[in-house]
Amino acid sequence: MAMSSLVQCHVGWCCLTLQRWQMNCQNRTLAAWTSATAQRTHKQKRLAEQLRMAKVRPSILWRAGPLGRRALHTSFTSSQEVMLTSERYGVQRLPFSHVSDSDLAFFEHMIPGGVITDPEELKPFNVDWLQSVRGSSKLLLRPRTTAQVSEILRYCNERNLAVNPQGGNTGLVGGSVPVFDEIILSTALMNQVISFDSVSGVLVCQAGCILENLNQYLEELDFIMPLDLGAKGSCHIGGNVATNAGGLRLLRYGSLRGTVLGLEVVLANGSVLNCLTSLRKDNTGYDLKQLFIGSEGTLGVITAVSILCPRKPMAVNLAFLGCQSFSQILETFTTCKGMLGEILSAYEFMDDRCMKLVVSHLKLSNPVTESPFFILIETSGSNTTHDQEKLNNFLECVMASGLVTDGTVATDDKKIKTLWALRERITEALTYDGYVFKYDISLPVEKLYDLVIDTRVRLGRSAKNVVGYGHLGDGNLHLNITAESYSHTLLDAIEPFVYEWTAKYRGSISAEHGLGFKKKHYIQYSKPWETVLLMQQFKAMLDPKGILNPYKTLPSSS
Ligand SMILES: O=C(O)CC[C@@H](O)C(=O)O
Ligand SMILES: [Zn+2]
Repeated sequence: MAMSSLVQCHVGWCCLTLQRWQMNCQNRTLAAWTSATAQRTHKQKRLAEQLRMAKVRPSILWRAGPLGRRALHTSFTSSQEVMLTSERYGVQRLPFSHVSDSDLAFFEHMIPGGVITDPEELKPFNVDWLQSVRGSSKLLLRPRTTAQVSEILRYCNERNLAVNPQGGNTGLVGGSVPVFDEIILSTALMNQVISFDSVSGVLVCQAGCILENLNQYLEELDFIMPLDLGAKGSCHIGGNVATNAGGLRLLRYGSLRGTVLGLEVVLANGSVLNCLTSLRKDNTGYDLKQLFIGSEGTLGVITAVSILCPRKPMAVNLAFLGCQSFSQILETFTTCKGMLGEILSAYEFMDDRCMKLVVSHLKLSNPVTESPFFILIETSGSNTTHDQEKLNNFLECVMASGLVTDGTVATDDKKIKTLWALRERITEALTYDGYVFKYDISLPVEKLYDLVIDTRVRLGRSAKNVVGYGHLGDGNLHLNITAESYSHTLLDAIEPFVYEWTAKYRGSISAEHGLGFKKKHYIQYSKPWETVLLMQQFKAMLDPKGILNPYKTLPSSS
């Protein structure tokens, strides 16, 4: 399809939005603008209150937003059927104490109403979102304050009780649920905004705030969170930081290692490490917070976060394009960076098999003609006319050169969300396809899709689907393999093959999901042994008894 017909086909979306935008601009007088700023403090208070009042939702929501909060089809009533992690993977319990009646009495006294022991209530907290790993914890604690977390950990450390910190339980590597009977320490009730500074854009909040709630809070103040992910309706900011989650906005706003300015962390012995600064620059000694970002709850429990939030972009455009080959995706990316420059905010790709899954399992519709690959490009800027002109020039260029063969653009919020859903909901669609083996790989971009092709060839008919998608702009591939059910034989065919392949090209076996339980034994494919040894030494120093999230992230040092 030539560019002119692309404009003809989809011009309706653009024009409508453009008119609405122009009207908005006319209505937005200077007076309204100033009063909007003045109202911020009031709004902040009201929103903080709403956030505080928000009910803690025990169910897992992957998809959220105007398309509706969508609970997964997986039901926790069937969680008993998930094989115990210890059985499936043959893990030995470490010699931690068992929770006694006097331990329960202690916790009841300390956090009345925050102690859950009912096996039915505990079920969803023992099973991961993918229903692939299951622990057998008999105790869930729900503190509200840092002081309570501190008291809990001090007690557990003395008693040698293992603890599994848990946020929204949306992790994809088995890091957020217990392996045995670890006490689950949930951040769900630690969901308050502490402060927001509209000059600096720094938000300080408790670790259990749900990402989407924070984003809504900020949007009303003309700001946004610097990260966005499919699990936003359930995941907690503390869990995001503990995982160093990347997500869909990393290309534009960078990783949490840059946007997180400060952390408050409770160490295994209960001491509170207050690094909750809001400074952009602070070179006084080692940057200790970095140690906890991405440590998956193994070094301390993150209780509060200070994070730098960007202004809400005034103009957002989205292009969803069809592409005939992976090399054309790469060339389009290079062209895109050159022509869109500072307004480029996402460059995502998915293959045709992903499209088939979202269409067949979620009944979404493909807005462009069938193609081997699809690209989603988002721009976020401050001037609609300028941004649209840039995007149109870019689209004309890639269509004229044949890099892109079909496409559609959206500037209207609803349509943007509809198009984003095609990419964001792939994870959800995969869960309808059977058991999912997940790989989250960083590679030099030009090698990214070769891994999918080689895996497909290697597995042949033993896998149901082998799909590739991800954050191409960040060099991050999500390789997912589905099968009717879990199979050791299939797992052996995939691992260590995928890790060896990744190591050969000096990639990372975990780009943004962490190592958790499932990948900890493969760390050496991406890190030299000396660095793993040093990590183990840090762990031993900060948590000598190993009570924090045991069986996760690092192979044991013995
Ligand atoms: O399910 C996956 O493999 C990826 C999930 C998430 O990181 C995404 O980018 O959609
Ligand atoms: Zn991702």
